[in-house]
Amino acid sequence: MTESTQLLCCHFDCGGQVRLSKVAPFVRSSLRFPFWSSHTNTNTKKFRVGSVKVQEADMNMVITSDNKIPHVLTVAGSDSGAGAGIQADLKACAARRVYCSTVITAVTAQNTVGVQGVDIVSEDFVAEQLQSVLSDMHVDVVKTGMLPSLNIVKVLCQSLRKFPIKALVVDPVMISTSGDVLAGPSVLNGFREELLPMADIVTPNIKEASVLLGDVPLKSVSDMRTAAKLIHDFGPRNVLIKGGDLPNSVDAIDVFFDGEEFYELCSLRVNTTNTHGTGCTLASCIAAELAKGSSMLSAVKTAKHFIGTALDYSRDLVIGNGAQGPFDHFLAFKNMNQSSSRQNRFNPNDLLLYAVTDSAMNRKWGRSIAEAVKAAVEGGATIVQLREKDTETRDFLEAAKECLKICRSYGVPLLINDRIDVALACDADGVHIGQSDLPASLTRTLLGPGKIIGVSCKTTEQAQQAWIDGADYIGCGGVYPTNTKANNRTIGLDGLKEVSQASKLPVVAIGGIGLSNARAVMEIGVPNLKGVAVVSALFDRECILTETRNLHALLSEAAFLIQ
Ligand SMILES: Nc1ncnc2c1ncn2[C@@H]1O[C@H](COP(=O)(O)OP(=O)(O)OP(=O)(O)O)[C@@H](O)[C@H]1O
Ligand SMILES: Cc1ncc(CO)c(N)n1
Ligand SMILES: [Mg+2]
Repeated sequence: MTESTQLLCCHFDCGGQVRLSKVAPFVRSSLRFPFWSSHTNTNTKKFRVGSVKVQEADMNMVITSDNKIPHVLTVAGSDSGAGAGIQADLKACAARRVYCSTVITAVTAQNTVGVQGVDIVSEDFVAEQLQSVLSDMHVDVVKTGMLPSLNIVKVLCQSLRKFPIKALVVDPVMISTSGDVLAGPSVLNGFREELLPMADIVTPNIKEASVLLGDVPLKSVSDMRTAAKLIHDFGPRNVLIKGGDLPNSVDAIDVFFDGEEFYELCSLRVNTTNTHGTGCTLASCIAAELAKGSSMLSAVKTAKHFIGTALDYSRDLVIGNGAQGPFDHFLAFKNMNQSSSRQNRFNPNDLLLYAVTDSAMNRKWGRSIAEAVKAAVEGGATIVQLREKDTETRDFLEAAKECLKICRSYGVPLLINDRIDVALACDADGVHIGQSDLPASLTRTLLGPGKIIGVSCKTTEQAQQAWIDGADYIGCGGVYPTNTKANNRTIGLDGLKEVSQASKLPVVAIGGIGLSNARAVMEIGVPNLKGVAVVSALFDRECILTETRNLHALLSEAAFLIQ
């Protein structure tokens, strides 16, 4: 047994906090046969690490029978941009469902461009923070990040000797991916002589591994293997050399060495610049998994999985203007994009042939609302609005539900005119409101970000307000005189053009439009005019299907020609 393994076992023997029946499996096995020496041959094992599906089980905190949860203490620097450092550690632990306490060693002024300043916390105050946490709380695993002075390394090692923990994860932060120095050469001896021999795993990136070994260049996976072995000689039980910054590598390959065997952990390199904080997150994630009871290799694999998934989810996230952005630890961004982001929920091209129902016309022709809507979507209507001014609320709701089924089966959005309550009750795709209905801003608050809101506008001021209020499109008219709406001022093609040009939102033209004049409307030549809304031209006709088909053909051609 090496001196350092004795030290680890001594932690369990003397600390008095670890009861064998309750400790995590890896701790129990490590007491009997240390988990870092269970392999015998020297072959390299290769693993391809795909992206993980987030399992239900991952989402639950592991709470022991004595009401404790796995606890990681991070000893690291603050990153004001919150992509790396303490902030990344907190997010990673929260995402992995373990508790995380924090000892802050430095405060950095940092963003996606780089590190603009560093203020180092005195070693006495680092010691005080360590004392506060470790004397009171049950910490399972300590993870270290930025340790900017030799004296800080020393007070940390003293605390680790005094307070027993299950495992120590050392991320020897020295140089950020942006190339900024976070800990100078003065800490190197402290790392090599005191901290690394106590570590269960050390996780240098390529540059840090090189510095630890006296500036030997690392250019390939084979160099990483050699480096892992040499760093292992400093005394840590396991070494993980991270290959995120390995040049010319299509895969993201990390080399893991447990003192006996090499493992190449390989994952697809995610094509993103949002990689700020991957190193801190990886180390925290390893610490979190160890705190839950994983074996070392399994903790490392899980952590790498997690990074790959988080990077993939955050590929398109935009935070800051610099070269290297942060990513989202809670894997929310992609989901958001898929379900409720503005672009995906509303496609302005859906405004092309906008069918608006009318109860009086349906009565006249002896049709139900659902029959009329079915014919319109079959004929090619690209969005439908139910405008039922004189239908009882209950009947309207039932009809809306029926129409929604029909529209969903054709992939056509269904909006409700005026009645936000009905839209909410039937879970329609959105509403269309006028200037005397509830304000669009309040409508947005009521409906949330996932629904479509259209607003009728006659003036440039109204169009501007609709945009400010969070609407998705404006309906502009009446373009031509119409008898569908009493006392409706006609704004003509000129009015339509003026409002459309001033609008930051897509526009659908409305009012007296049909087969005879739809082309003229589309030809006003304003790019955000996306289509026409029609009532009588479809619903006050004998065959809705035929009328819709004809109008759709005409509009498709017009839209194609003006593209
Ligand atoms: N583009 C990427 N796609 C997939 N995995 C990546 C990518 N970039 C980094 N990784 C993985 O992220 C982890 C951290 O690696 P990296 O070498 O970037 O650490 P680091 O330089 O210490 O990070 P940082 O300084 O940005 O916090 C490794 O497991 C690495 O393989
Ligand atoms: C505070 C801090 N710790 C670690 C890193 C490494 O990414 C960083 N950029 N900033
Ligand atoms: Mg990096």
